[in-house]
Amino acid sequence: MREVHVRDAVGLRLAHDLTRIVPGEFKGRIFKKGHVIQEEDIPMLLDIGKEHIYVLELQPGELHEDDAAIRLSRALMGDHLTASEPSEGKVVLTSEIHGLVKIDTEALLMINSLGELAVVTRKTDTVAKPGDTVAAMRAIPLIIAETKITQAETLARMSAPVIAVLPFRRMKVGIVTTGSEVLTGRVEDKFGPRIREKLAPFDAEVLGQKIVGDTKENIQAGIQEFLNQGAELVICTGGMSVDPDDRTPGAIHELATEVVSYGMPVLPGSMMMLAYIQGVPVFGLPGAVIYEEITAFDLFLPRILAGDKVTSREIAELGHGGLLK
Ligand SMILES: Nc1nc2c(c(=O)[nH]1)N[C@H]1C(S)=C(S)[C@@H](COP(=O)(O)OP(=O)(O)OC[C@H]3O[C@@H](n4cnc5c(N)ncnc54)[C@H](O)[C@@H]3O)O[C@H]1N2
Ligand code: MOO
Repeated sequence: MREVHVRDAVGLRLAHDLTRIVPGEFKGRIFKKGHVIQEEDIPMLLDIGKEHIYVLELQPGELHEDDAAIRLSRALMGDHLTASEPSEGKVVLTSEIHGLVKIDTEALLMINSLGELAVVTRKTDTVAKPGDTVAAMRAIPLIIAETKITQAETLARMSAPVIAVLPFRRMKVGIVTTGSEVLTGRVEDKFGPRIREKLAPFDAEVLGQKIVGDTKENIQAGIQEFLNQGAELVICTGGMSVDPDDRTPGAIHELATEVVSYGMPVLPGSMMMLAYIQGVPVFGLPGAVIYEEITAFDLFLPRILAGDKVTSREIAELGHGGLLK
């Protein structure tokens, strides 16, 4: 690359986008890559501190930052994402749908460890709305060795896709509510409305709610009836802790083909259970879900509604950062 003083640069093409920042007022691109510098541009170039510009002379095996960002984005992006044009050397991925952000964090770590690249994403397993930014990426230098991008592409191919958005499925949901005090009417049920409120943004279909009391047999019959009706998710409420009347975990356990976890390192919501019965996810929700705004349930519900399988290792990892309040 050759450096040229701006006063001698009239007629030359800019090698990259140029940015102006006025604190509190403006930050953005004011000259685009490829712009042919005019006499009248010189004061503005000096205003933004550019006394010299680069004249680009790419050698074989070198990539401009814009082309590097485009290639990175193509290698990393999965379904339901749109890539922007590069601006200031950066490509942004936005979600086309309401869905679950899914990042292969191991692959992301390896790619960012290559150096000279910045691939930045939202947290995996969070919810994106249409138009939300999910990721952004750029090469750090203006000119980067193509081998660096090839390495990133190879890593991406081994795990594809590194960055994706999974659509929510319109799941049929059954609610099984335990508690003798609810069955006998001593307290008004608060779990039904709470769960419907949490499901509403995801467009799930509630098949119904069964108030079943505290016996293991009745809880199991409630779950089974929903499964027979084609429920794709069953949510049991209450009776999740350590009292003799807390029979929900045992009831789910006996029916389960897989218990992912009973109890998890998240507060509030540590007594939550997640299991599968023949592939159908079943939650056991502790009483705290009706009292607290955000609990372990909110961490897992979007994943389950996107059909994403949760592992016990992922649950154990939640301890770090698991204090939600
Ligand atoms: N000694 C221990 N005590 C508690 C533990 C523990 O591990 N050891 N865990 C605590 C945690 S964490 C939670 S959360 C709570 C509640 O757990 P449960 O799921 O067993 O809740 P319940 O006993 O069924 O009910 C507690 C409370 O909530 C009311 N409730 C329940 N369902 C409904 C409903 N559908 N509508 C309205 N109100 C409802 C119920 O009447 C009770 O007042 O346990 C901690 N304690
Ligand atoms: O299961 Mo409890 O308060 O941790 O929600």
